[in-house]
Amino acid sequence: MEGAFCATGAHSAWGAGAGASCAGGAAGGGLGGALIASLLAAVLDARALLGDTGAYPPDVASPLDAYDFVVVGGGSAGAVVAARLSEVPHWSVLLLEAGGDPPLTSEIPPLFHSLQGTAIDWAYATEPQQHGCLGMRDRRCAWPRGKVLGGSSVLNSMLHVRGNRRDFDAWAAAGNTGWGYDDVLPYFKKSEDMRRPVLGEGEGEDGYSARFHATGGPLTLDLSDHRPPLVDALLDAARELGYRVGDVNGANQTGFTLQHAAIRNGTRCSSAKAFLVPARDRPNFHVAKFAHVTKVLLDAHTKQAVGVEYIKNGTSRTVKANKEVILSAGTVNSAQLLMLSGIGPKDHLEKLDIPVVRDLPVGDNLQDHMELLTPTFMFNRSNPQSKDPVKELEDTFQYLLHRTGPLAGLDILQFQGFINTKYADPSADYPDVQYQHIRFAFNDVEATRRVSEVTGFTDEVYKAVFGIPNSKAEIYMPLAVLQRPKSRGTIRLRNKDPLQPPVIDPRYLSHPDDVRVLVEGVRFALRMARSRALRRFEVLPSEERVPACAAQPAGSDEYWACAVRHLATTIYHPVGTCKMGPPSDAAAVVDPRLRVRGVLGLRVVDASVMPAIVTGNINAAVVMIGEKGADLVKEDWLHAGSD
Ligand SMILES: Cc1cc2nc3c(=O)[nH]c(=O)nc-3n(C[C@H](O)[C@H](O)[C@H](O)COP(=O)(O)OP(=O)(O)OC[C@H]3O[C@@H](n4cnc5c(N)ncnc54)[C@H](O)[C@@H]3O)c2cc1C
Repeated sequence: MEGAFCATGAHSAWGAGAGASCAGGAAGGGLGGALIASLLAAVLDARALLGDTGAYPPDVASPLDAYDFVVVGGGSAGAVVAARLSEVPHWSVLLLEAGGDPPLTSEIPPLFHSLQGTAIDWAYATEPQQHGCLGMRDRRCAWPRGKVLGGSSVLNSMLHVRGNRRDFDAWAAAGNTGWGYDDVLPYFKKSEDMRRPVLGEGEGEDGYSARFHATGGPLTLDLSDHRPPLVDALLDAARELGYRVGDVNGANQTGFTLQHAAIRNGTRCSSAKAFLVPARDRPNFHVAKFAHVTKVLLDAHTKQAVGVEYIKNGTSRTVKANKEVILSAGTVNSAQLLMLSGIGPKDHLEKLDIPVVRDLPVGDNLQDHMELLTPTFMFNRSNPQSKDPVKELEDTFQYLLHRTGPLAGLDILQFQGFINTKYADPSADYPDVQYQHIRFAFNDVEATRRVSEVTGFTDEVYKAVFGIPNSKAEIYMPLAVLQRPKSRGTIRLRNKDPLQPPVIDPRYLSHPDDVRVLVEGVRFALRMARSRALRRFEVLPSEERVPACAAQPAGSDEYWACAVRHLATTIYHPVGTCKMGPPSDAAAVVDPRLRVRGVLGLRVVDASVMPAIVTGNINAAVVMIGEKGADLVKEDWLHAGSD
């Protein structure tokens, strides 16, 4: 799981352990946690030992008045776009980013969860939801987003999943020429530097082959360095249920795997590290940090983007773009910026007294993956293991000295996979549910509280989901993730103030089919827990029930549907608010070359352009959009002879 995952620091009877809990920051609770926290802080302060934190581009002291390209947002996609455009030596490129450099804590893979709610998180929340998020305080789901160089690739849990061939072929079939799987595969490969396993020409270990993967790209992918025994048992359970175990980013997707992650030498490989660090010394490339863009400047007559307005150090400034402005501010903020600039739904803009430049359905088509934090499984019940401070210290030393061990990987989260529920065609290799896993040491109140807190659970939900079962045993949760939601939401401006968070209404679970699929997700999780492979772990589903659902018969579809509406939350993959589409698509905001319709010199290149969400975590596809987006710009200005 991405958000609620916490490498638990459990030191189990099988030698499992992630060393440092994500709870509360660098380390877990108790004496061990405090020791580790101070040890980590001391060593991180010294910096030298961790070394590979990346030398990010400096903050430009005196930006020019004009650049050829102004890129807004240095996140998963924006970092790629800015770096690739600045490869052209006679182009000048400015990247404007609202945040600063990634903090050192973000380097250590299992600590990713501790970054939520800090200064590098925009910390958005949805509007109160009617059909979902019912077990959250105020019925709002939390929406963390990276406000930092590297964007959400600095906050995320690094899982590298590409999506399904059919996702991209469907984009192309809808008129998005050039976005079919065979078109985008070279861009996935262009970024990639797969460290393990070594790729051969034919199909190698677990199905990895050079047909689908590459080495030598800027984005390093690696396997987790350490594998808890529960993960091996889960792999066996998957095989026992008839699932393939192997690459899910290659020829097939259905099945389970030890997932590659954006990790380099045991540290996070964000888009900032992968793409901006190598570009830092280019004389034609400037980066302005803590620069909050408030508006795209448009010539009202020619409908041409001529620059942007931004606030830095409390002062409003402008910068001109000679060729293009490229918005890569993400699904929330690219939509917000377009609307602030007069590009959006006419009625909405008029209500806010914003002069309309183009009437486009900006902010519609909002889609997201939801993950379900249930059932809770107790395991190792006759001999539950608490966190072991001594083991945590050992793990910490191992990490600091060698960058290996539990702190260099993703613990149980590395095990994930895709299945077909009864609503998917099992012969089509187009799975509708993904699973990710989290676990907690016995009685790990600090970690469970932390996860519950950032998820936004009410206290009574916390007790049922985490508190009571974890007071009896170690716990793990297979988190079913809905892959192709039918619910659609919107993003709108709250008011004309660019510094106010927009109104985020994903209308989670407003389509009943989304609930049905997740109920089937529960059924499969229960089946897997009953497998022979897991028997030695004494796995048992917790009988604690979501209090608000207690009227429904235990184990019935009605009960699980109620649980879905209370416990499902975002897995942080919002897309679609600046939808890509051909001229015939009235719902499209950008064309297949990512140009904003009816406006000159303005593109959007980030997760918001996805016409439909992909199957699997989306960061890899967003990086691909960055790669392809940059090439589209190069084609238009270089190869078309206009430059
Ligand atoms: C907690 C979490 C866990 C996740 N886990 C995974 C995972 O394991 N695997 C995976 O594939 N995906 C994961 N994701 C999703 C993935 O990281 C995002 O979908 C992806 O990073 C989005 O990329 P983007 O370029 O569209 O936006 P972002 O990466 O969010 O970049 C947008 C950038 O624009 C900047 N910006 C915004 N507004 C302005 C403004 N007005 N002025 C200047 N700058 C601005 C932001 O600060 C940010 O740097 C996760 C996301 C989160 C939040």
